[in-house]
Amino acid sequence: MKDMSQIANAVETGTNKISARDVNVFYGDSQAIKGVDVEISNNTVTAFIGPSGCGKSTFLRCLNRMNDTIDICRVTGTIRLDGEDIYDKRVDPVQLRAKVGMVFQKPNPFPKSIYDNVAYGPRIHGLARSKSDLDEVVERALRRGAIWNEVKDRLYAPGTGLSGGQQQRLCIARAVATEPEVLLMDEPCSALDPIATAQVEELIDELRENFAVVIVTHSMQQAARVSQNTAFFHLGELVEYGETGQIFTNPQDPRTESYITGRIG
Ligand SMILES: Nc1ncnc2c1ncn2[C@@H]1O[C@H](COP(=O)(O)OP(=O)(O)OP(=O)(O)O)[C@@H](O)[C@H]1O
Repeated sequence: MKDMSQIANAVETGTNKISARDVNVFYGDSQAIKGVDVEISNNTVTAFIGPSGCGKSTFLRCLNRMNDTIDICRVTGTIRLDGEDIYDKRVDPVQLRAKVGMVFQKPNPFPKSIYDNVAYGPRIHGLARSKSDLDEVVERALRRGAIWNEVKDRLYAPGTGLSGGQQQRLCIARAVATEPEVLLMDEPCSALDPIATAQVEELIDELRENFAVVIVTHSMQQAARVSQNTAFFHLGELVEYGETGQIFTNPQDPRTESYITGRIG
C-alpha cells in the first residue's frame, strides 16, 4: 500500500486547483470514502474510475458540497480550492457551486427556454448589468458548450425540446455560464449515443483550456481518451492516482491492474 503523501504527490502536472486531505464520507454509520488524499490540477481533465459503488460519485460531490443536500451524509477531512477550505463555515455553498459547476449523468435542462437555462445562473449571481450584457454571457456560454450554431436561431424554444446530446451540451453551457473554475461531470455521456458522446468528449478537451475538469466515468476507454490524470477508487479508497497513460499501461497496484484488465468491476 502506497504512503498517502506519495499518492498526493504522484501527479505533478499543472498547478493544483483542489487539494483534498484525509477525506472520509459516511452515510449514517456506513463509510463510503476512506481517508482520500488527492490533488486536482488546473487545466487538466482528471478521471475518477473504479467499480460500481466504490465511491466515485460520493467523492465528486464532496468537491462542491453537493453532499450537504443529503441528510445522512457526513464529510470529514479538508478540501481546499485555491487554498481556501470549502467546508469553512463562512463559505456559502451556493457561491461555491457557482465556482465549482456540475454536470449530471442525465441531461437535466430546466423547463425553460434555451436562453433562460443559460441565463439562470448569471442572473442569480448578478453577472450581467444589462440585457445586452446577458445576451453576451449567454452566447459565450453556448459557444463554450459547442452548441451555439445549433441553437442560435431558436434561443427562446424550450431546452427540453433538444436532442439528448444537445441537452447535455446545453447543461454544460449552463454550468460554464457562471464562469466556474472547476467543472465536475458525473458520467456525462452515459445517456448519450456514440455520436453525441464523441461531441461531448471533444468539448471536454476544449474546456480544460479554461477549467479544471473532473469526470466520473464507467468507461475506461473514455478515461483514456479524455483525461490526463486518472484516479482509481476501490471500496471507498483512492488506490492509485497518476498520469492516465501510466495508470493504464503500468499500474503500480494489483487492484488497479485487475480493474483495467477486467478482472474486477
Ligand atoms: N444517498 C445515499 N445514501 C446512502 N448510501 C449512499 C448514498 N449514495 C451512495 N451511497 C453508498 O455509498 C457507496 C458509494 O456510492 P457511489 O454512488 O459514490 O459510488 P460510485 O462509485 O459512484 O458508483 P456507480 O459507479 O455505481 O455510480 C455505495 O455503497 C452506495 O450505496
